[in-house]
Amino acid sequence: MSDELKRGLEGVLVAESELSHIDGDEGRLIYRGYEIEDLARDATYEEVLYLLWHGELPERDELKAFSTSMAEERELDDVVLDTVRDLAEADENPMAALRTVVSHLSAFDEDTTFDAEGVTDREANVRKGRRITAKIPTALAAFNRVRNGNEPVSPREDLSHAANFLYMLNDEEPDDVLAETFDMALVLHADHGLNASTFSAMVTASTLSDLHSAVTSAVGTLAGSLHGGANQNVMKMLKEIDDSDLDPKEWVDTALDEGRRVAGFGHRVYNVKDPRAKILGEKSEELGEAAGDRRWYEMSAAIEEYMGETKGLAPNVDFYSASTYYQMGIPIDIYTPIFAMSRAGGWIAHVLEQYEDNRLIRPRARYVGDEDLEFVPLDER
Ligand SMILES: CC(=O)SCCNC(=O)CCNC(=O)[C@H](O)C(C)(C)COP(=O)(O)OP(=O)(O)OC[C@H]1O[C@@H](n2cnc3c(N)ncnc32)[C@H](O)[C@@H]1OP(=O)(O)O
Ligand SMILES: O=C([O-])CC(=O)C(=O)O
Repeated sequence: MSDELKRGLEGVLVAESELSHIDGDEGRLIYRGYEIEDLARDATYEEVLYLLWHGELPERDELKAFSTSMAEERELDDVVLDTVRDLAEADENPMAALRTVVSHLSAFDEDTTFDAEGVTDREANVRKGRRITAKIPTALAAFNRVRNGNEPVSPREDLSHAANFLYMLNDEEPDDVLAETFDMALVLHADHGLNASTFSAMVTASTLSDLHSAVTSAVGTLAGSLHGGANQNVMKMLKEIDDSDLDPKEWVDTALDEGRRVAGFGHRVYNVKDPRAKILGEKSEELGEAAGDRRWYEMSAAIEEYMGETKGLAPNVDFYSASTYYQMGIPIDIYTPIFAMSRAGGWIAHVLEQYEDNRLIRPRARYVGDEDLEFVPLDER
């Protein structure tokens, strides 16, 4: 047993996976062998889900059957929809609301079981995974509508996963640019090795707990500002700069002087620019160009340049997703739930993989507390 301490499990190999691979020095990301640039350009989110869950790219008829089976699962049970309304009316934080809803879904899933054999049944888990992935967008869009005083919009089966979400969010069918941009963002966020939320899902699954529990754990883990929560902090920063007299460099200097981290920079695995940030940066610029307002892209690019010069840090995926979503008119506090909406596909794929060859995940801590203390009964303390 090694006593070497690896804080934050940095660099520790804990599993074998066929799902995604990151080359942190080259800035390269692949899903099951396919380059992220190729998938972002040419594959839909549904194709990527099929790839992750079933191991290969689908043929046309396979994709059609898969997409239809997902679209048919979009409706929420009335009781779940009531919970969404209650959470929205209570002004719950959107990630907390999503965490509650994912957990609640298990009560209405016909495949729910807690016996050890049942929880690892691959076919049942693919069905459960399909339902969870299909219902998250419906719940999220309904939550956002209700908290703004609007009625939820029922899902449509004839739209893609991406287009249907925007339709339910805005009660308006998105144009092709919006639908394609959003679909691409979903593709880019679908999987990323053993990031913290995926690992959290795997730890939960490794105890032979069920898929809904694993995804619920993952939603809670993604929410933090060091992980998925950074995307909304990026947009808050851009707006703060825009509202102030400071230029981006001055804002960054102040933040760094105060010992704060600049959201959207740095990464545990990438030593260079995250390839997803490159793609989203181009999208952000295109959207600004089309709207005749390059402000958000230019501010972001200035921060990127300055962070590189002063700290040697490059942007991660959360940096340019922020200005991309903002220019698509998406409310800032649902950027992280949108990340979850996509990453659900990756979490489920990793849980399926974990169940295939399960071993309880249980590391150790080096004990640095007291020893040999004499116990004094309560009355004598
Ligand atoms: C989808 C995602 O989860 S991508 C990541 C999203 N999170 C963020 O964008 C939040 C900002 N970034 C960070 O906090 C970090 O870069 C993390 C959490 C992503 C990675 O952290 P780690 O691998 O643990 O790196 P660690 O925290 O040890 O940082 C290394 C050094 O870089 C500095 N650093 C890292 N990121 C930043 C940042 N964004 N701003 C300022 N300094 C930073 C740290 O202060 C530290 O400096 P020090 O050695 O002088 O103390
Ligand atoms: O891999 C990580 O640690 C964080 C990340 O970029 C992701 O989850 O997409």
